[in-house]
Amino acid sequence: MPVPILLVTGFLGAGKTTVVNHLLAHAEGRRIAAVVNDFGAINIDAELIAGASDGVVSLANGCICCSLEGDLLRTLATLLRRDPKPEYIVIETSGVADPAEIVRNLMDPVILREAPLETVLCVMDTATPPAALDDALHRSQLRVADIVALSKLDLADEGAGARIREAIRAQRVPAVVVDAQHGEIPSALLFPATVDRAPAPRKPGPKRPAEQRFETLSWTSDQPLSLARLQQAIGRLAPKLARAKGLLETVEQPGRRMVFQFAAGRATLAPADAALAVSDAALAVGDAPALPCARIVFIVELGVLSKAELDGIMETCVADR
Ligand SMILES: Nc1nc2c(ncn2[C@@H]2O[C@H](COP(=O)(O)OP(=O)(O)OP(=O)(O)O)[C@@H](O)[C@H]2O)c(=O)[nH]1
Repeated sequence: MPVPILLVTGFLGAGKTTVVNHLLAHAEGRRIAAVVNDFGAINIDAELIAGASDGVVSLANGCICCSLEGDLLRTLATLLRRDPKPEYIVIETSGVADPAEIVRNLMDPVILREAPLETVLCVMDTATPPAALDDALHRSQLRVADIVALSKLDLADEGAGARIREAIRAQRVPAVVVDAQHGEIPSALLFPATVDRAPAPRKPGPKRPAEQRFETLSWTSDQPLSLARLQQAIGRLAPKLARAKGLLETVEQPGRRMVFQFAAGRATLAPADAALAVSDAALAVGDAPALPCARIVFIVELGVLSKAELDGIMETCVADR
């Protein structure tokens, strides 16, 4: 029986992990395996998907559309040899990935026969300015999509939904556009009810050289951070950041793990939920090294921020320095 693949694409911070988490939390008995690709050395996304029903495979420190394509195919082959086999596979790409390259890799004849690419979902922040869709990466992510899910409607102004739908229509992509409040998309849209036929192979579009446009910088601390100083530091860094995310403890609430997110100019800090606490406990057993108090990944356009500048600003958040 072929195992259908759902490929989740979308720009940095659009809401892909939120969609994948929602899907896994509402799996309703389906065995879903998730493959998560984070571009940085620390794979925060895999940790944020702690509640996966059939395990999460993390591919970090590279991009599955260029340097890790072999790893993706090997990972899929391993998943397909699992007993019991997953019934569905979700692949979450990093926000900098060109999905056309991943679609091309998934057209590998063996993978296509055993795990055909069924659906490509592009998650898009409703507040994305229409002009941003002219960007090559946005265009490529839209062009391969069967479904575009508009995220963060609750944060967008009143006309934003209509504006972005019009801009997507202007790109003349055949995708269905749906709203996805906090990652909620009916799973019937994403996975077929029966898996008795393989979808047709896809044409991934013209091959273009992978554009090196973003880099990730990681910062860790073995001390908790001062919340007020973190706010100041992020305020200083914000103009240079495309995306940041991480896990940290604050001096104000010692021992409480928080998830830090920065996307589309907006920073949030929320308590890490119970699922994360479980994954931490699992990580803490055996020979695993103790995790630092703060682990944050910053994604920036190439050359706009040096590691030394980042370290200098972030070190000010450590209370006793
Ligand atoms: N208010 C609100 N926030 C959302 C919604 N969807 C996602 N977010 C928030 O947006 C931020 C980024 O969401 P993620 O799901 O991590 O985005 P992503 O596309 O996986 O990010 P990358 O993998 O880094 O590209 C997080 O703080 C989410 O909680 C939504 O519908 N409403």
